[in-house]
Amino acid sequence: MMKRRVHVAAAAVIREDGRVLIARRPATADQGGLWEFPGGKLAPYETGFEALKRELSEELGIQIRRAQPLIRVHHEYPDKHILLDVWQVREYEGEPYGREGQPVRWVGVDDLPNYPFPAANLPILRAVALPQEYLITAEEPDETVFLKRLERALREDSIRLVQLRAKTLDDAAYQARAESTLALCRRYGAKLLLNADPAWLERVDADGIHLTSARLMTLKQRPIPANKWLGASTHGDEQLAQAGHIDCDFVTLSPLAPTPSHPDAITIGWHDFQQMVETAAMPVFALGGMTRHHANQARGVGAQGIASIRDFWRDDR
Ligand SMILES: Nc1nc2c([nH]c(=O)n2[C@H]2C[C@H](O)[C@@H](COP(=O)(O)OP(=O)(O)OP(=O)(O)O)O2)c(=O)[nH]1
Ligand SMILES: [Mg+2]
Repeated sequence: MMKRRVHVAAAAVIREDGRVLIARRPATADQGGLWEFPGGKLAPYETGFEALKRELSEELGIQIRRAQPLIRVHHEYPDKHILLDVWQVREYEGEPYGREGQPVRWVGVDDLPNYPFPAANLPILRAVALPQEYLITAEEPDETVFLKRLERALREDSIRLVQLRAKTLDDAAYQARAESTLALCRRYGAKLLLNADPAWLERVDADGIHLTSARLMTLKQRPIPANKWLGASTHGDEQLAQAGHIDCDFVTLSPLAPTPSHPDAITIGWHDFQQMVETAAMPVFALGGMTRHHANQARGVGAQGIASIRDFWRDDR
């Protein structure tokens, strides 16, 4: 028999101090007693956004003014196939409360993993904790120039997620670069992932590892603990599926669009990109020809946001 398909709209309502609103499901409901992002099933002929507005009014007593797509998650429960269509809401009227008597709580993003959520929610927790922009560092032999450009991006572009990609440095130089980069990222509260063998985390206490697609394909399981971030580079369906198998927290998917350095390369294009993101089991950053100005377009096709070297790697104006 074909499984029931359920389409649900849900919201990560975010307060000015960055805390996120979660609610507890009634003990008697499906997934009862677990915490959730408020929302519910689409009524016939409703769009996701219409359902979101109605559900948040019914469940929390707030009126949404603006919402941005965050992530779409497909999940197989034993009895049904569920699509969670999750939106980020920062602009609303009213003060949310549990209108149906359900407990609600404002929780810091780093505290979210301490609450029990339904199994389908893992990618949502990752998406809520990640920013919309991912800076990949350029190859830069001069350490002073490197740190100056990185600091500009941290300060002026408010970058909070950085990948150290330095393939031309030998081990000793890479270690020194990783340590100075980590110190700078810490000052701005940015997370640093090393594009390197996972064993590097024993030498440099960075926030995680970013796997090249080649490294990704050699692994049988997640190589680092759950409290570290694991990203991976992907270029197609097979690599996206592998990233799901080894439980990556997020991926980049590239090349989406042509870049000045590779104007004639074969690119994925927005249409296929959207279809691939829809099947992904984790947040996906759009990479290749992206600038901050593409962030909304990228979100519109299901991406977490954009990743770039070029757009963030420049001097002060
Ligand atoms: N709202 C919400 N539902 C979730 C989350 N995670 C998750 O697996 N679900 C599942 C549980 C339910 O099977 C389904 C949502 O249904 P619901 O019970 O909220 O639906 P509803 O608000 O329309 O309520 P009802 O009229 O059916 O009582 O999605 C989540 O974070 N938020
Ligand atoms: Mg509900």
